[in-house]
Amino acid sequence: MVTEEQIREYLSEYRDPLLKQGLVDAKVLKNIEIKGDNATISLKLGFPLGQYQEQLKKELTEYLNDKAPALNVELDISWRVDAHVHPAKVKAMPNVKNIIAVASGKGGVGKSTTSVNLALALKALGANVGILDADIYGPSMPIMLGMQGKNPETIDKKSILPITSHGLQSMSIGYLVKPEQAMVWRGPMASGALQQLINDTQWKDLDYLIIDLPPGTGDIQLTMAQKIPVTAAIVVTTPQDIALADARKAVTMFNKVSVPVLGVVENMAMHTCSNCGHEEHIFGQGGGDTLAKEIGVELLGSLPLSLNIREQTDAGEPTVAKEPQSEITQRYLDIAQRMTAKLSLEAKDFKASFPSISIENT
Ligand SMILES: Nc1ncnc2c1ncn2[C@@H]1O[C@H](COP(=O)(O)OP(=O)(O)OP(=O)(O)O)[C@@H](O)[C@H]1O
Repeated sequence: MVTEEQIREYLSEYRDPLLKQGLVDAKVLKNIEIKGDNATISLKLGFPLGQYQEQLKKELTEYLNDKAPALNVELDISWRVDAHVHPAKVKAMPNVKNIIAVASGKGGVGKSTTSVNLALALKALGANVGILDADIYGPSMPIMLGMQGKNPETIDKKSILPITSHGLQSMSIGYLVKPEQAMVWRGPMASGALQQLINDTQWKDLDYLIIDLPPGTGDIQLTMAQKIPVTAAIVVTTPQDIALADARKAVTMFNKVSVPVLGVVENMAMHTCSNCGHEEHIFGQGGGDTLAKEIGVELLGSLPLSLNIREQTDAGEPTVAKEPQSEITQRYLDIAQRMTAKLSLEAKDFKASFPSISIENT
């Protein structure tokens, strides 16, 4: 007869590739019920599982069947995104559980492209997602989401409603001003405009709000990281030395303001020849991995330099929406899952290591 204690031990020894620790330590085990030879095990994870729900069920059932062949195992796996603590003492945003800032030390590395595709990947995994284009100087979300020229609806003369496209809620200064106006913001004005955009948008029940930050690591980015209740950040880089050096600066910037960095995404990491399929690392190989190791953050994944990514995203139908079954979409899905799994685990540690932080909910 298998005991609850034994099952608990088996679950502690099981290594899930996303949780990277035993299921008991990851605090996802909710209940074990044993009746004779039948055991019902309930697990609840803190990030969107998508198709991984079935895969985990299959793999864990096989594992437990192997450990305890006489036991009939019934697995009940569910997920729910929790609201996590943010480090700065900034008022939490109503209806937004978690804010993930996407930064790059250097311009043009594909930060906006990565942001929008990751937001769509989170949506595809089952989460409720919004994207805020904080790139006041060069707002690109209206184009990338195929919503150029759209104006947000205003309610009660103060709040604005996000614009929905491909199932994503979005807000951008590009919906409110003409592109040439957007270019002339000066420092304080830019932060002010952004702050207003953040405070006045009425998001609807978001699990994650992705914020596409302006490129760089100057005062504006630092102020934003402090003024917006950011839960965590990711840094996008390309493999060139110069971009990697700037990515390092971005990680340092978040460390300064105690925003946990979930990892680095390496964009345009390799080129696959569309004629022969040959793969070339034209900007150098392994840069993202080396950087991640060097500064102690995880490499969340790599994206190839791809004509499809460029054409589809620039045409308002980002790859994850346009080609949901493609190999590139799978890469974005994997990154989205790795970063949110990490957030669900890190945030717990984070709470534990900063007990004095006050959370304001309105
Ligand atoms: N993996 C990729 N493969 C091919 N093209 C890409 C890839 N990622 C981004 N691009 C293209 O590179 C250009 C710059 O991308 P994007 O606007 O996302 O960069 P950014 O870092 O946000 O730029 P900025 O610093 O100006 O805000 C776009 O035309 C985009 O389509």
